Amino acid sequence: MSAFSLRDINKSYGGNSILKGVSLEAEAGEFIALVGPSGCGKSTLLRIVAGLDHADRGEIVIGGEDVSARAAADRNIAMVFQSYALYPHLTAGQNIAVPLAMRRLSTAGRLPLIGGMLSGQRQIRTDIQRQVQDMAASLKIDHLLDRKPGQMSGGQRQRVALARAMVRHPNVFLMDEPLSNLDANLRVHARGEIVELHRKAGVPTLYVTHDQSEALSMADRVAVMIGGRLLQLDSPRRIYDDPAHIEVARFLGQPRINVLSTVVDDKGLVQAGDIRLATRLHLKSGAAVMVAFRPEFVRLAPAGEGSLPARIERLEFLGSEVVIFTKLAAMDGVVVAKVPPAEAIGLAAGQRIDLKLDPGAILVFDEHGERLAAIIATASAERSEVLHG
Ligand SMILES: Nc1ncnc2c1ncn2[C@@H]1O[C@H](COP(=O)(O)OP(=O)(O)OP(=O)(O)O)[C@@H](O)[C@H]1O
Repeated sequence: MSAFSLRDINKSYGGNSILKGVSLEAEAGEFIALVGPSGCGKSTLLRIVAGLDHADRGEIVIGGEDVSARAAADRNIAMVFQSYALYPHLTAGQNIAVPLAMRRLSTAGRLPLIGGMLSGQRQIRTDIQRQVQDMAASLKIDHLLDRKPGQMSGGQRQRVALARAMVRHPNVFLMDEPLSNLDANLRVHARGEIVELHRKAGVPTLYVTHDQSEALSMADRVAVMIGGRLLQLDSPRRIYDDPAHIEVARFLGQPRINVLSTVVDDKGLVQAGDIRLATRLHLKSGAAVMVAFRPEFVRLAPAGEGSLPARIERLEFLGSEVVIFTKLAAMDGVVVAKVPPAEAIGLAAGQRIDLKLDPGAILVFDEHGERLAAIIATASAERSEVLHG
């Protein structure tokens, strides 16, 4: 049984369809990163799972129970927001204690003076204090328990928000860009911390992020959502190496994957430079297809020694690598290469070069963007002047 599943979630706002049949199953203890361009519906989906909004159609099943009709408070889901959403007038310790107090103390027991005088409630308060202390110690924020959010840094506030979410041992964790307010160094550090906490707690997590390196580095599986549809849910490696759709390929990878439009030749093969690929599906001669290859699989050769003649437009030095923007000679296409700095020595804008593609790294997509399984038919050394435009 999956830890939680979303089945055919649909949502429209004012006649605009935002979520178009989103389904996914999370295994016990799994960390799923949900990525996609701005406005694709990530936060809407998270809010629906949390019970802060309702789907027009579809089911949310947690631990085998359909919770779609339950109120947010009855789903035992914890959510960490980008803004942390801490109560500004409460200390860190009081913030962390809120979900426990709401669950365990009576209304009278929550009152600061009266609560302390009610004997049964006194014991519960002591228990809560201990749980808060333990959680704060495991997140290394015990020295901050008496501070209010305004007296803490962004990173410290983020940890308090995490502690507050984790202290109640939820069935599911939802995180909506919890690291986006931190600076670059702290983000990388906090990534490791969240993964470690997740591993210890073992609570299935749905984590929304804009940051693809965060998604690829943290998640067991990555869900790529484009335009309200979940296009692929797969391991980070498969999402990157084996994208099921051109939009998935385009969304992940920096610089973006190279995409060239071409047509199937008269032998039914797809040509990319001097490489010809046969697709499993029989394609008609003249059918429009796209070939795509990541910048790290493009190498540069002196003019006359590669398969795709091009001209260097611009170079970007990024320290550990150099990104080279080239324009193909035979057609109106831009190809980007990413090479180690040593291979870019002596290169300059305006220079004519040839590109060599790694045959094993070429992906083929049909005109609708669906991936076509393809194998290499020929990879000759002959120079190709034409890549069909
Ligand atoms: N309450 C609402 N009423 C009307 N439209 C809404 C509402 N909430 C969200 N939308 C619209 O739904 C779409 C998806 O929004 P959502 O916030 O889910 O996107 P997102 O993928 O989380 O974007 P971002 O990455 O920018 O946060 C957007 O076009 C947004 O304007």
